[in-house]
Amino acid sequence: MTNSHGILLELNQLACGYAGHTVVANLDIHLRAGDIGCLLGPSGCGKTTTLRAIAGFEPISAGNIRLDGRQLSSPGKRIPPEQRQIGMVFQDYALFPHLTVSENISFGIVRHPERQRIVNELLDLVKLNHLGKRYPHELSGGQQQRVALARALAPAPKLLLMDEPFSNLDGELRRRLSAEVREILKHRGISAMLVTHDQSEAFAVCDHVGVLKEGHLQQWDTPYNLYHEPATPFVASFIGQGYFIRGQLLSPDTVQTELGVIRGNRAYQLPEGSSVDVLLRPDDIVGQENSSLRARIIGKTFFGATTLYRLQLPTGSILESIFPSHDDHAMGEMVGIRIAADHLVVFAAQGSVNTHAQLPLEQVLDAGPAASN
Ligand SMILES: Nc1ncnc2c1ncn2[C@@H]1O[C@H](COP(=O)(O)OP(=O)(O)OP(=O)(O)O)[C@@H](O)[C@H]1O
Repeated sequence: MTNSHGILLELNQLACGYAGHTVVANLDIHLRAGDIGCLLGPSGCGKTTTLRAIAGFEPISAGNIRLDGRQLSSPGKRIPPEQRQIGMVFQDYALFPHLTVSENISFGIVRHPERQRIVNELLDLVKLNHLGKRYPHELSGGQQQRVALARALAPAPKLLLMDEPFSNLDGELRRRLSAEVREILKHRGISAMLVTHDQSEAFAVCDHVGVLKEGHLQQWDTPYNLYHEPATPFVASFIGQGYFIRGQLLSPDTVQTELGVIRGNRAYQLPEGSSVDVLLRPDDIVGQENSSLRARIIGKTFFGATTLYRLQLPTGSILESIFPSHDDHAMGEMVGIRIAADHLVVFAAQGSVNTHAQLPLEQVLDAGPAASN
């Protein structure tokens, strides 16, 4: 059962912290049943604290937490973790070393009459059927994390929480296991909330992502919207790559910049004529041989199928652009470019009013009153 909007987990105006020190405040997040959500943000922004509050390990000081319509936490009141119907997967797997894989998985359902069937099904689900009799130290890191996932799913929780579940694994394995975990959860319709500081992992695994900065939610949205329609300069910076250039708003959806007039698909409520910072992602700038807009190549990173070029405009402004890798250019070469940005992202100008000065995202952050750690 969920509420009329299909919401399973609700964090309403949540605040929590330690010994009188508030870590997270005014947090509103609603996760739909069957969705995988994520808390994403730099180290220390309060992701784990929030997850632990949902699990019932930490008290809350304001607001409430509800699961499936049932209130789990409010100030001064907390349903114990084991009565929340919430499963948890940790970064360090936390398997019992003296129990076999099968025994680890069945740990939370020892009295269940169909224990063996459930264990076999889960072994199958996480593709470890042949390893049920092994001990954790006889498994690879990826296999151990699969066991931890199966163990968390055994009691059929309403919600699965995962705290940096892939961060002990190396690149390719990490990418494969995270994709596989998404498939498993989606296949079974399991709702989950993941904590990570890795944006590509959040995007690969989750339906909705909440970006936190210093305990405050900046945006709760789909990966697509976070990338193309970031709500704050912090989100624009934390998600993906890009540079800001200075511009002037001509009308709600049109900006004059040194690259020409850019018209987007979104209206801004800033006064006409205001000075704005325009976000340009590498995929917003494309190569065009006969373009009168020319830029010098000052950096080049080869990715195989594509090459990321760092470009300098005649004014000194810097941009980045992704070219197909067969469209190969040398450092120092002048190339023709054009803007291909449907998603116009602008913010009221911050920091230096140096006309056309390029504002690398890091500088925009540093210029802000509450720069992240
Ligand atoms: N048990 C604790 N007692 C006191 N302060 C704590 C405790 N645990 C965390 N904190 C503090 O709360 C803040 C948020 O920590 P939290 O672990 O939630 O951040 P995080 O976003 O998960 O970071 P990371 O990605 O590094 O794990 C930090 O300033 C941290 O020092």
